[in-house]
Amino acid sequence: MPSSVSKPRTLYDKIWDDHVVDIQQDDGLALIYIDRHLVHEVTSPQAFEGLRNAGRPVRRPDCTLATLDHNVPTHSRKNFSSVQSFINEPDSRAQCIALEENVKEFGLTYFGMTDRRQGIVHIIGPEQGFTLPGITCVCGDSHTSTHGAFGSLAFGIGTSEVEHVLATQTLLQKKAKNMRITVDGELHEGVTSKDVILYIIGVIGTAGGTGSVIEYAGSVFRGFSMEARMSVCNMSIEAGARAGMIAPDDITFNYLRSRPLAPKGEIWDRALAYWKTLNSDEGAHFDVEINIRAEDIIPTVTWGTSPQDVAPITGVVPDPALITDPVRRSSVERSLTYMGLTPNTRMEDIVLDKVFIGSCTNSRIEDLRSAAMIVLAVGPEARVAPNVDAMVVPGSGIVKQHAEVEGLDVIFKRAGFDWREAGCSMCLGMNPDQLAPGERCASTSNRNFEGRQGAGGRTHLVSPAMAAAAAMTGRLTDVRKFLGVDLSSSANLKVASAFDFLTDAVLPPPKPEKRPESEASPIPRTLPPAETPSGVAKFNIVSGIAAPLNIDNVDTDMIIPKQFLKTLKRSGLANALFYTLRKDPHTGKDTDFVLNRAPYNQAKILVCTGKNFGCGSSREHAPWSLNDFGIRCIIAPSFADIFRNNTMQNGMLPVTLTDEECRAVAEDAERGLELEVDLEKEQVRRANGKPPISFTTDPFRRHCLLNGLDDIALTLQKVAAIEKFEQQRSERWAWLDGFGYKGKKIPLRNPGTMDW
Ligand SMILES: CC(C)[C@H](C(=O)O)[C@@H](O)C(=O)O
Ligand code: SF4
Repeated sequence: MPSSVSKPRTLYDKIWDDHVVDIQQDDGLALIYIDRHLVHEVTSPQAFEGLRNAGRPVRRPDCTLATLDHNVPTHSRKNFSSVQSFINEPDSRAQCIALEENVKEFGLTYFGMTDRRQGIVHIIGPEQGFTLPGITCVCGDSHTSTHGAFGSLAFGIGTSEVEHVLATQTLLQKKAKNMRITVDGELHEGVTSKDVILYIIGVIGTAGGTGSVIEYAGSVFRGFSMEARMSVCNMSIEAGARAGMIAPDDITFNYLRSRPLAPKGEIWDRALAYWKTLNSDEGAHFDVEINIRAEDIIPTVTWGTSPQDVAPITGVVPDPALITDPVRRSSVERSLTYMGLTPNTRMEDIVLDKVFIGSCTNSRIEDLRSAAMIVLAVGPEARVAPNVDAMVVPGSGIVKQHAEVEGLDVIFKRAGFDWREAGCSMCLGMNPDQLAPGERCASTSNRNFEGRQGAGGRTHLVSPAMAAAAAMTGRLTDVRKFLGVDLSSSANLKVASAFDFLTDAVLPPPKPEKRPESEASPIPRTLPPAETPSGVAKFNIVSGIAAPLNIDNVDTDMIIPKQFLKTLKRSGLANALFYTLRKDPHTGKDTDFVLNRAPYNQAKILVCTGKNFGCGSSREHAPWSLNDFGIRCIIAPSFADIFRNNTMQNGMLPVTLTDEECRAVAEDAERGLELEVDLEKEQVRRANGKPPISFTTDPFRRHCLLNGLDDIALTLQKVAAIEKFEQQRSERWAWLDGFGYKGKKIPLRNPGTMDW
């Protein structure tokens, strides 16, 4: 528990201080308590397997909530009888069934496919009031940053850390830097939260937030609804940040009041009093400050294959010939080739094949309303352009039901949109909703990486209103053309309150403030011995061939595409590594990508001269596939935070060198010279008597890697401190104990059918 701290603190500092269970090391590595853990089918099977193998229970089932989202097909569930028969694709089916079995075995609350609360993890947490201000919230998913909109510290983790949280309800974390992005002024009409965050990423770049927690401040965010704030915080990960957050205020409290899992009665009042202290103090120190004028932002779209590749809708596709930095120029050239775009083409002249409205960024009720408004504004008889297939995928069963009561589904369907069931859908295409090679899509999702929505598919990120405008015209379109139409008298538009859908039938029965001992959540009291054998490989010296790579922002979708995430194992992924770069999409044969060529097909080290290696998704499958290929060490000028963590969890070493050093080492690699990386001495040794290059690593992590120590076993040695923290937490923050998460199912409206 924190001692009274007098110096001004940021919102992040306050939440951090309130969650430190134990300071592990002098270097600031701390064991922090995790209040809320969201679980989905893709990143959890190996974690549950790990628990099972070690005989460990889930420490806090009452603080854990699971659902299916990535793999679920989004066609009608009218004929649904079981996951087994509903999901055709065998690997997707296996992953969903694995989660169903795991939640049963470990006693977790679960929103399955017959539960209308099912949906994308980042939609359902806030919707149910599972997400609260001041909490720490994690999920094996990079867009966990979404939940920071409530003034919480929410971030994505890899599968090893999922296992760590399931087993211990804590995580080992180093405090990040404080960064504040302030947007003040008045937004122009037609500019939405999505345009604001795309614009911000355009300004700071996809590595701009690396190592930081961003607090969004200023009049623009204060004026945003919770839905709009969530869209902003959601994409903090695309800005490279560990997390994004917005201080809670009346808009937050009004959103939460009466949500099924939010505190009630006297506990609500106590929670509220605490939540009101959650803001950055006057004079608090921010390591980085960015100020943006709201008036500078106009509807924004992406043209390339990184979320930082943005342009105003009134702009043109950039011309690489005008770029002086060679790495940047080659990455723009590469993007334009992939995207099939010619420099200087007007953004509004880009013709589309598909429009996708959905994803954890933009599939909430407000997003659907804003898209439907544009459809209506185009004209009552207007239809989706003939060259376009458009689909709307609500973020949860509850969003879907809400939208249907408001008649939004009718607006969409009448105009020719496909109206679907909840899930991640074409954001990532782990289910059947995918782009065909060469297809171009305006998408309200968050990532435009190569192959993200389907191999060879081309993605332009846009707001929901811009997506609707694009669907109606068949090309990227400035939505402001359709503004100013008076829709107030439209009989089709009625606004219902979200609370109509979170009725008493959903609410758990009121609980006493302190549960009798017999009812307490099943926190295991017998824990395995701390000397449980470690499964982590030791890292000491690695020497051998190093493969050079000259790409900026190597994202984890590029390292391992989504079709390989459907595994229940951590191994067998060597062939999946850089799959789209290594295999010709037409012939299926090996390309001349560096890892296909001798001697680099034997590489033990990867040297990347581009920055921000491993950005994007939290998939631990990325280091697993590198490891399986034989690569134990990656050298780069900078790494994305989650990827760096994930490598070390697997006995691998990320080494950060300067740009110049990376280029020098890459030149050695290009000449086929071997390298030696020595963790003990913290040196990269080069052939031909060239002087070694020194690097630094976090002392604790270095110690663990050198000795092959398992984080979970180490943390379980701190069980007394964890128990003490939990006791104080129950007294001070009674609402965090998660009473009411015991899996009370919502009665279906028509229990005989599954069509919600
Ligand atoms: C599957 C999961 C690991 C991944 C993520 O972390 O983001 C996914 O949600 C994505 O959007 O790519
Ligand atoms: S980014 Fe897409 S795939 Fe990832 S959680 Fe959000 S909706 Fe799902």
